[in-house]
Amino acid sequence: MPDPTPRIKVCGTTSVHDAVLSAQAGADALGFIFAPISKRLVSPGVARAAGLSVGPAVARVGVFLDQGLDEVLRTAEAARVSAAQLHGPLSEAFVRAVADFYPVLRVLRPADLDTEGKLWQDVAGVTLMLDAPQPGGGLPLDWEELRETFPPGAWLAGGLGPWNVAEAIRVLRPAAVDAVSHLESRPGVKDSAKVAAFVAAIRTPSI
Ligand SMILES: O=C(O)c1ccccc1NCC(=O)[C@H](O)[C@H](O)COP(=O)(O)O
Repeated sequence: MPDPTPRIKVCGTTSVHDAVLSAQAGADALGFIFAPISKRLVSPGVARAAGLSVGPAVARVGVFLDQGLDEVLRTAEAARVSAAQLHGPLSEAFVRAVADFYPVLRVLRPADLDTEGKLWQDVAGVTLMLDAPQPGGGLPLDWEELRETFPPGAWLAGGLGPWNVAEAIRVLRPAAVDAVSHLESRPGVKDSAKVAAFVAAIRTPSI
């Protein structure tokens, strides 16, 4: 039987300190945001050092929004990420071009599921992530509304925190969960107690 416990991605890592903190808490993946509009923007150099500090078992995901193909590939290479997370409206050709080099997390809003969701459903190397319309905004999706349409194997983001992640998993059974806003003491800085509580809420079996 497949393991029903979802993988955990902690996004918005901006320092070696926070990378180690998240990895020690049990994160399977760290997100490094390279979108210039983000309050959690990190340089490729710091992301690279942070990724090297956590060892080989933790995935390093470069996060991009409204950036050209050249910039995405150059930044991903400089940061030595192991996967690319792509937000925003993008052509099929763009996503495929990135997927030629990195496993892609293609981020969709629920409204995109009918169209782009179907496109990537069975494409090797492209995994869907459902997120709120404003990435990093801390607002949850309506999980009950998504119950019928949530794609098998997709990742879930959007307003997840220690108090609600178990319920989201119960309703949608995502392959992985991702969070940032509710794991911070301020934008770009992790709160170790919140990260630990998030991991515990996912990994502690309910009676
Ligand atoms: O978090 C950001 O600042 C951000 C900015 C631009 C593009 C993506 C961004 N975050 C991507 C993530 O993977 C977040 O973890 C995801 O949107 C969930 O965020 P939250 O609802 O705050 O947990």
